[in-house]
Amino acid sequence: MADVVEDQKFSLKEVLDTFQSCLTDNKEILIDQYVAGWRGLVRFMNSLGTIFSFISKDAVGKIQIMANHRKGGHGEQYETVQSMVKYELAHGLVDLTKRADHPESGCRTTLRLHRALRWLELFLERLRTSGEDGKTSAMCAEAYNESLAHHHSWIIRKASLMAFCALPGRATFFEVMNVGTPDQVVTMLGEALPLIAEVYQITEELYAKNNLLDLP
Ligand SMILES: CCCCCCCC/C=C\CCCCCCCC(=O)N[C@@H](COP(=O)(O)O)[C@H](O)/C=C/CCCCCCCCCCCCC
Repeated sequence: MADVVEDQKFSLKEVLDTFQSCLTDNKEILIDQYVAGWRGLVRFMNSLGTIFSFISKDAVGKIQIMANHRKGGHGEQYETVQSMVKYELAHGLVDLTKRADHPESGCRTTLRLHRALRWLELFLERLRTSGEDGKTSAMCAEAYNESLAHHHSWIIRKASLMAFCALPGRATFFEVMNVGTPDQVVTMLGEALPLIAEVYQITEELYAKNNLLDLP
């Protein structure tokens, strides 16, 4: 998996640009860029300590599944989330009610990342609007409880909430983002959030229209 998450310095600007470039003019979501956005985020998370390894491992696994789809014999069908949904549904490549023959379908894998994107949106919004003494662990836990937690088992919820306690304070967090002063970080977040929200909304509507929001 060495090619999936390289050891480069995180830059929020880079992640912002990557998510920005994942939307085409006709509002399709490019999988290469979507996955690259997640790679950048995982790199950042890795820099926060080994306590996040179990989260990183799961995310990297999902990134790898999507990268494999793109590299596979039907890679062109996986150019966008829209083309992937159309292709996998038309060819019966998605387990719709229980996990069976297609545990690594692009649709279910993207759904997991999609749910995590909602967590990211909620977390970044809290970071953006928080004061200097805002507690990142509380912001992270609130965002998690409003999103991903609904889809996780008791044990994963407990482990996640414990890991969040190890998050650095807001000031350190902003420093590691490698953007500039706290004001510049807040500005960057203000620019990133509408894009992340748009990518989330488009995926949510596509999945709702195709009854894919509860894939096992
Ligand atoms: C500019 C940004 C600043 C913020 C940076 C945030 C960095 C976050 C990077 C990566 C987020 C990880 C995404 C995790 C995807 C989780 C997918 C998932 O739900 N997987 C579960 C279900 O999968 P299946 O079993 O159905 O295949 C799986 O059970 C999960 C296992 C691991 C626990 C996942 C906990 C997710 C918590 C997300 C918060 C991360 C906190 C990072 C702190 C900065």
